[in-house]
Amino acid sequence: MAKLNFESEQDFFILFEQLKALFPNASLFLADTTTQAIHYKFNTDDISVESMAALTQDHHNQYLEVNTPKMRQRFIYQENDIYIAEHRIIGKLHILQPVSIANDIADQVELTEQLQDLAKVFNSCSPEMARMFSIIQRVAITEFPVLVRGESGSGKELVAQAIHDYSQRKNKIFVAINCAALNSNILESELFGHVKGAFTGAIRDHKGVFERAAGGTLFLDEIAEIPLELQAKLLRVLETGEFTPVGGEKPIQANVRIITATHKALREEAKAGRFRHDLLYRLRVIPIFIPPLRERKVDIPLIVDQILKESSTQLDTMPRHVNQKAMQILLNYDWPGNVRELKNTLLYALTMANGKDEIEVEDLPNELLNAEDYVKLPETNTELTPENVQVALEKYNHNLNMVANIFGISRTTLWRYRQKHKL
Ligand SMILES: Nc1ncnc2c1ncn2[C@@H]1O[C@H](COP(=O)(O)OP(=O)(O)OP(=O)(O)O)[C@@H](O)[C@H]1O
Repeated sequence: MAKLNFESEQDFFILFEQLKALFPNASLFLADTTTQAIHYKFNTDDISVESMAALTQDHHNQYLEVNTPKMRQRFIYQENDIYIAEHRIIGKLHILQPVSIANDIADQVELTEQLQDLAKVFNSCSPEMARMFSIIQRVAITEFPVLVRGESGSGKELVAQAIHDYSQRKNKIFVAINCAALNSNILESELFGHVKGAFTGAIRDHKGVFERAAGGTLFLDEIAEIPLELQAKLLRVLETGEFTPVGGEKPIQANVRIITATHKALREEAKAGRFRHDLLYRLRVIPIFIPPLRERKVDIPLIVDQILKESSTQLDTMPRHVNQKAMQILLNYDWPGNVRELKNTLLYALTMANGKDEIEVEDLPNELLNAEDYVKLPETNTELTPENVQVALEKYNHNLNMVANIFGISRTTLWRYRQKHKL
């Protein structure tokens, strides 16, 4: 988990408030590593000091069971190293998300090793993703066609690879092809292969992905982009279990597990006549939806940590951490390009911050700093009343900079005001 450095206790408080808004059902607390004192806490009434102490031992970003006379509860557990320079506090911020809060998830999610592994692969602690992992786990062992839907860069290929890795075909090949990247003729050859002389330039036999992936998994990305005439051919393969290379005569037995993906709503595409209904029903036996990154912002620190770890092995001089202010911007941003955009942003920031200890705000690309969400401040000088402050806190997701601006006061004044009125 990312180590977070704060200049002042108040800066830590800002992040703590944001986390409270992001994890309203979770228990959060900051435990001092030296004294074991608990500095900040939220929703911790049911957790005893003993179980808190137990938690500080060796659990890292995984599921955790707390069994005490007072409570019996499963959590998705996450910890962050914290350093607050002002009072030299070194501690760990613990986040425990009760799994049974979302009853449907608790029913579905069996806390098996596999699910924990998936949470690691996807650097995730969010309940939205836990639901998806449970589907991946159950569907992997079947041979059903899976249709993965998610915005661009949200990890569709990663999901397809995970399904393959947990399937009985895991020791065989995984072949991915992007249907949007190729024109119709080339795509047909790439899918089904061609024989020598099938068309001008076909100087030798060429094996398509259906043949190359034999025994394994075939991932067809951007399936909505496949032209209608090829959709008919693909449907035939699914119906007959056979395909014929372009220009060939002898059909070949297909032995692949098919996973498809798209960022489009295929039903809408089918309604608009751009995608065959019969093919849709064949491919969409099990639909899997990947939540966009902006709907699971709690995963951002974990993904950041993973990307920084991967990159630090490339160059020793690269920072290993993101400072608190920069992390706040990463948490505020909406990530239209999802994890891919986050990855590119960090690679940019790592380059800009090369030689420094940590990534700072100035190392982030302009799009993030100029993002409307962050700089667009609402009208100032609203009357300062506890009710108005409460409304503003909720409206602006506990972004204290934003709320302080609305009332034309400093963050420190806002902090004192909230303490005084218990907001
Ligand atoms: N949860 C995650 N943790 C770490 N890296 C991730 C995660 N999800 C995706 N990535 C990385 O983000 C990048 C984009 O992921 P991927 O190619 O799977 O997305 P996609 O949805 O298939 O994209 P496209 O819509 O362009 O096909 C890859 O480099 C992938 O490794």
